[in-house]
Amino acid sequence: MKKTIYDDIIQAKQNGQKLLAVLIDPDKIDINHIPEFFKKVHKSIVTHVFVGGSTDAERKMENVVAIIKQHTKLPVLIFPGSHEQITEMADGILFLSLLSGRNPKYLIEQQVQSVVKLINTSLEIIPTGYILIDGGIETAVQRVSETQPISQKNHAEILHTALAGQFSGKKLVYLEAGSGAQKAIKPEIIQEVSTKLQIPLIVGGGIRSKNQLNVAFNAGADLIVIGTAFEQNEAFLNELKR
Ligand SMILES: CC(C)=CCC/C(C)=C/CC/C(C)=C/CC/C(C)=C/COP(=O)(O)OP(=O)(O)O
Ligand SMILES: O=P(O)(O)OC[C@@H](O)CO
Ligand SMILES: [Mg+2]
Repeated sequence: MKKTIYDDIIQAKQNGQKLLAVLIDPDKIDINHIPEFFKKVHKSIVTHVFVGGSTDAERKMENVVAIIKQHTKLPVLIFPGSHEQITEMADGILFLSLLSGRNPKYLIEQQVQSVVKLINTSLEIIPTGYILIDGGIETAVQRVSETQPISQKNHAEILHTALAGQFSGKKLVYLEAGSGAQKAIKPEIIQEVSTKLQIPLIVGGGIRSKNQLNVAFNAGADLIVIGTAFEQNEAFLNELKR
């Protein structure tokens, strides 16, 4: 049977190999710049491409994914802010459920609405428990989903939410401080969750330096997501050379 993107994530975890995703926001990327950008990506330690936004105001998602696919062999996963962002041009989708919130729209309604599209695609669907944690500023996810993040002080709530995700059958847990967060997720939280969780742990939000990246990896993150830092300073990719 063909190896899946998820199989590779599991294997990397078993081998202690750390993974890094670049997040491309369709609202912000300049399509003409994609070829140059990916030349830099390919010289770096980036292993995955996530595409998605809390909004896709100009409905650029499908076009952006199609162009990215022409310029990279890295796995491209949709990181959807809504079911409207689903396109079969990608390789797979993080099938998110916003477990930190209590808004049924983001717990199950968006997922139901996405089925018409998903049923006719060969996208690899990866059930993902998505947990929004306070990153110091009000984030787009908070606004769009009309939910509150969990405080970084509330370790038990974070851990229990992550484990409830695993027990419900999620294949990944994503601890999210929010795009452009002032405070990234504390290493103590990453450590506590990663030691008790059996499935791979994704961490993102507010990671802007090589040092922060290493701190999060050493604390137990299996895959880290960086968006804003690359948007604001592409030279950061050069610091992350393979
Ligand atoms: C279709 C399926 C299965 C799920 C989509 C619906 C769900 C549950 C979404 C989770 C909540 C949400 C709104 C997530 C957004 C995730 C995302 C792409 C964040 C990146 O945010 P940016 O667009 O970079 O934020 P800025 O606008 O601040 O740049
Ligand atoms: O943009 P940044 O702060 O890197 O966050 C990445 C991702 O976790 C946001 O959904
Ligand atoms: Mg963004």
